[in-house]
Amino acid sequence: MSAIFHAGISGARGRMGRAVSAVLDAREDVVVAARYDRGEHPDLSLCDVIIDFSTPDASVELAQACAARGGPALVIGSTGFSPEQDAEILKASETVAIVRSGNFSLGVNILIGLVEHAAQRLDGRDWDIEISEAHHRRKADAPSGTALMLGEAAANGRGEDLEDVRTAPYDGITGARESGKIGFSSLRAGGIIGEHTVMFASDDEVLTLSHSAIDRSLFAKGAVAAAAWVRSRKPGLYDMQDVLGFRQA
Ligand SMILES: NC(=O)C1=CN([C@@H]2O[C@H](COP(=O)(O)OP(=O)(O)OC[C@H]3O[C@@H](n4cnc5c(N)ncnc54)[C@H](OP(=O)(O)O)[C@@H]3O)[C@@H](O)[C@H]2O)C=CC1
Ligand SMILES: O=C(O)C1=N[C@H](C(=O)O)C[C@H](O)C1
Repeated sequence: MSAIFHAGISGARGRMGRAVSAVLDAREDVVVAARYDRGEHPDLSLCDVIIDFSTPDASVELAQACAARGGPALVIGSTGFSPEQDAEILKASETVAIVRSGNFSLGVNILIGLVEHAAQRLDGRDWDIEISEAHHRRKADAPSGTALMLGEAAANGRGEDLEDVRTAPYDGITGARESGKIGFSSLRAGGIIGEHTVMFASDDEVLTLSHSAIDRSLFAKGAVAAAAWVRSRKPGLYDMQDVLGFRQA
């Protein structure tokens, strides 16, 4: 059994907060030292690590508070950050260890590698890339954080920056599709947990790589694994590829 650690949950009454709570409660090596939501302010000194699934504003504020006192470590799962908020998280990671990911599932983190590999080998002049995602009706942001990570993986595979090759959503008289671009489409309906598909299409064939989340606890288990991993790391911004040991040194 590994050493006991103290975890906090930010966004504790939300869908993910409740899923994280259930995973932590089932572990004998974790004490849940703080559970809090909007308007509540935990005593950060009680925690070795905080797992945060809330909102981008709340995550940035939490990261800044942890950075100001040099801890606790953080696992950030919220999605929908602006570039300015991304920069604030990066700045906070100079003084606190942060794992941030738009998706904590093993399958999606393997899919990221597959997408980069395919994009590297399929010539962008012949192959279009379209990323589609479907989520529950209450999801606040689009495209999903996962779709954006998959887009970044595809762009990386082509040696591009996603922001340079991302299309605006298709609507109205769009004209012909520009080659080399990466498109996104989002669907919101019912209680769908999370579906992601990356399509590579040429004139002659279509390759689709996809992932389906079957239960929200999947993300919670990954986030708790990330918390156990990051609590003793030095300051820096990490992701699930680091936690899973997928990143080459
Ligand atoms: N990375 C991953 O693997 C996954 C990421 N997500 C992302 O996680 C986030 C949360 O998702 P979900 O649980 O479905 O959303 P919910 O809306 O169900 O939960 C969010 C919770 O955060 C709370 N909250 C809001 N502001 C603060 C604050 N300042 N401090 C602390 N808590 C606050 C909310 O409280 P109130 O209701 O009072 O506002 C609510 O309880 C989303 O960004 C989502 O996209 C979701 C699943 C997996
Ligand atoms: O909001 C959700 O529910 C989910 N959000 C994450 C995302 O934006 O990709 C991960 C997962 O798909 C569920």
